[in-house]
Amino acid sequence: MTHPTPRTQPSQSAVPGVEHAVQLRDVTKRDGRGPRPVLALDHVSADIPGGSFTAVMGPSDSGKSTFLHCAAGLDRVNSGEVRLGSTYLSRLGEASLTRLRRQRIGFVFQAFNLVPSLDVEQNITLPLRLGGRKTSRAWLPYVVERVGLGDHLKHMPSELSGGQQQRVAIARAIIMRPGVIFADEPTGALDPETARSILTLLRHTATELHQTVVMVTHDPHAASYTESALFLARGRLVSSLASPTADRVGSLMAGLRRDA
Ligand SMILES: Nc1ncnc2c1ncn2[C@@H]1O[C@H](COP(=O)(O)OP(=O)(O)OP(=O)(O)O)[C@@H](O)[C@H]1O
Repeated sequence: MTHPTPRTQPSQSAVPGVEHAVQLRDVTKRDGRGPRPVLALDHVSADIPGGSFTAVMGPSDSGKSTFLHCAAGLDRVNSGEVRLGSTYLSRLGEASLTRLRRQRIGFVFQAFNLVPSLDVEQNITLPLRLGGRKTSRAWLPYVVERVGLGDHLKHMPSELSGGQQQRVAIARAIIMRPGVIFADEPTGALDPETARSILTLLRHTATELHQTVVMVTHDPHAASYTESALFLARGRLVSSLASPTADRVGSLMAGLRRDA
């Protein structure tokens, strides 16, 4: 099945021939809440190519969520630059940043975060209504078919399994054709078999819909579904793996935990 009007990323590459959906340059994020400030992100630079599926990994407290929050414009950085496509997030005021998050970023969380009083179709199309956006007639049925929810459009979230609820959340993220989908431990609440189907769906979202997906996870098996994995330790980007396997990720993570 061909899908209607795929979104292409605008060309904004610093590296010839590579289009980056997200770029972090020398980013620091200070946590000033404790008695002495610590660097949650310590001069982190990363390039995430458009249409790729990337894992962000690291031991507990290594800065994964902070990375995601800063890359997605949920948090302001203290220094350095975050670029989404050709847009520098630090140059946006609060209203523009909120609009950008709504229109150009999709989020998928461990806890699904569906609206319980809306049915599946209403949940999926909620971002369109909030953003005052219309979409082609073919796009919604296409997305619904891709995520395997065709028979459930009129179901309420409480009538769905965890895996089905996460499919709704993924469809809701895809529907706006955002520049990037950020997924924070998307399989953390799912059994292994359901997790596998969700990871396969996320991979297809990247490869077939050319949709950039960045996933925070601590699970080496989840990372093996991605094209590349970035590793954080104590707020620093310390390693990366192309075509990561669960074994290679597992041993790298074991080393990082020993050093933590
Ligand atoms: N809301 C916040 N504001 C400022 N700094 C924060 C905030 N939340 C966390 N931090 C800082 O970031 C550091 C790393 O936390 P973070 O949640 O990013 O790690 P993580 O790798 O996602 O951990 P985990 O795997 O346990 O979820 C924390 O030690 C803290 O100093």
